[in-house]
Amino acid sequence: MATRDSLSLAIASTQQIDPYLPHVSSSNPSLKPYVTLTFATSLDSNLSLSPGTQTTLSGPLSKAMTHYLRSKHDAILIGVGTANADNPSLNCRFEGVGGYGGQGLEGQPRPVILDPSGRWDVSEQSKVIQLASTGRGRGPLVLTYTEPQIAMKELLEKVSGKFISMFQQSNTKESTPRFQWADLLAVLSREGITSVMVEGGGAVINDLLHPSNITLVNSVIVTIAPVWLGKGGVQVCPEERVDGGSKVSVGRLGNVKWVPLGDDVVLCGRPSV
Ligand SMILES: NC(=O)C1=CN([C@@H]2O[C@H](COP(=O)(O)OP(=O)(O)OC[C@H]3O[C@@H](n4cnc5c(N)ncnc54)[C@H](OP(=O)(O)O)[C@@H]3O)[C@@H](O)[C@H]2O)C=CC1
Ligand SMILES: Nc1nc(O)c(N)c(N[C@@H]2O[C@H](COP(=O)(O)O)[C@@H](O)[C@H]2O)n1
Repeated sequence: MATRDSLSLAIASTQQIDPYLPHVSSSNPSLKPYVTLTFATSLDSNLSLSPGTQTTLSGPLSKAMTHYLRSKHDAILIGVGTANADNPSLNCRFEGVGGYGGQGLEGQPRPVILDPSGRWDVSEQSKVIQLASTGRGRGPLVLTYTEPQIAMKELLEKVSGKFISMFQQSNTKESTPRFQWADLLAVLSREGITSVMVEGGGAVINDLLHPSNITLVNSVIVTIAPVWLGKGGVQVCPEERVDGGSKVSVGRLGNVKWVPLGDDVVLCGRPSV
């Protein structure tokens, strides 16, 4: 059943996307979650006009497609840069899911925030907390290296979210500590998450596209909007890959399908290194 603020998409479009989505029958909690990398980009590979700002790239149909994807994944993952810049809802507003015409929280993904240093500026007013407290989304999981304040813990626990403390490698020399993707996916798996869509932002996507991580990605679904944002934006451009002393491409998509949706085109594929 549709509600006033729910989104919908023609079955002909969802059928084109379905082969790239996780399937319930293949879900096995002991395995690595199915990983879908998905975001909206400009023609010059920008996610937003500048760091710390939100830029609308998706048109109405591709936005509905993104919410269809959200309805098909157990979790939706972003970095703290996006959480602070966008104050995102991170729920699913596709018609028929819980809170938007459906029962309970069925079809609502669990938001996951990568926040190693405890930078997320979250409060009772944050959209993700508001939606979870009114039954239109799930409480977030925050992966961190820090010890959160009691008030923060209570804020999250009130909406069935929580902080998860990540084990920090003692021999790390990184000034900005990073979770290993295999480790964080194992943590999600232990939380019962069998599929995760990684939405962004730039740092998270570029890290996942790193030659050593790209093999963890099952499918890629990218909305391309017909606009150039110009220099100074948040760009998708992973680390270069060198093999035998020569530069080679980082990765390529196989099983490619292009799905036009309004003014945008949605590129679906599977990494084939
Ligand atoms: N068009 C689109 O589809 C989307 C656009 N965006 C846009 O992207 C921009 C935000 O991107 P960006 O600034 O790059 O921020 P991100 O959302 O990518 O968050 C980056 C931060 O997340 C943490 N992080 C990233 N990777 C890891 C890891 N492997 N382990 C642990 N922590 C990690 C780090 O936190 P720390 O620094 O504390 O160590 C890092 O600085 C915004 O403008 C937003 O609007 C975002 C999503 C989608
Ligand atoms: N698919 C897509 N298109 C755009 O144009 C975008 N700017 C984004 N951004 C991502 O969606 C999040 C916002 O989601 P809510 O509507 O608030 O739930 C934002 O945080 C980015 O992850 N995505």
